[in-house]
Amino acid sequence: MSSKLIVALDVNDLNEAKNLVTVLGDSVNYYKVGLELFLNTGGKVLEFLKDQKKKIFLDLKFHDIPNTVAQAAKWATTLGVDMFNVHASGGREMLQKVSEVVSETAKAQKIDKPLVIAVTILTSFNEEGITEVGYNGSIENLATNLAKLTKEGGLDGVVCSPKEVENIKKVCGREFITVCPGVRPKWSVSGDQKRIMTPKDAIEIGADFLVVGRPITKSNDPYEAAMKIINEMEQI
Ligand SMILES: O=c1ccn([C@@H]2O[C@H](COP(=O)(O)O)[C@@H](O)[C@H]2O)c(=O)[nH]1
Repeated sequence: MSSKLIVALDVNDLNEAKNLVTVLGDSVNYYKVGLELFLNTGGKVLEFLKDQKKKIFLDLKFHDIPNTVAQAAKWATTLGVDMFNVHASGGREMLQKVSEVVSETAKAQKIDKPLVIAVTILTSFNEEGITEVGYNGSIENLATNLAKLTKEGGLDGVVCSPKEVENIKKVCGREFITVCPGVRPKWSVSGDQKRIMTPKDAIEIGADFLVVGRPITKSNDPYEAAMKIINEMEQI
């Protein structure tokens, strides 16, 4: 088991999710539940994962005005997940409000405060794509600036490509958490992921958590695929 691997549970329904978690067994301890599965199961998947004593990253990427995101963050905290996220580009006021409301809610409910992280620049963007939507500057600088804003807002870390980890850690400090999708072993296809690294390189460069979905979930043998990735991560 690698405590740094988070498997993206991007499957169609609760049964598929249950089968996959059963097949992966003790090899995987941390799962990411995204929009697809959360909307389809109405949250039942969270109860299932908790029953299985698995850790949960709720990846709903809140992006709205400060008041709306703060209210959503309050409810996400009460769900008892271990980690959830917002978009850093929601801005300083939103990030600060989220940080405050999560601490207050966890304290009032006497539950552990979840890690709250912010998405910098989606790993499906390359330089051309980011320019097209109107951002100026290199993705590395944009992601690092958003990470700095996230830290100043009081959150725990960011979602970024492993390619940006080194610079983000330099600016925000080693303790600032980097959660990295855009991870592709050499034997898998990149698909829509543009800023990718292998599991070994991502760990070597200092990523705290690797998020891996399709190389495992779409494999004919998900257990074998997960073990290959875990072994690669542990070579360091
Ligand atoms: O910038 C981001 C933010 C989130 N994701 C999510 O991670 C997984 C990656 O899955 P793969 O199948 O390994 O590509 C997926 O759930 C995304 O929604 C991301 O890829 N990039």
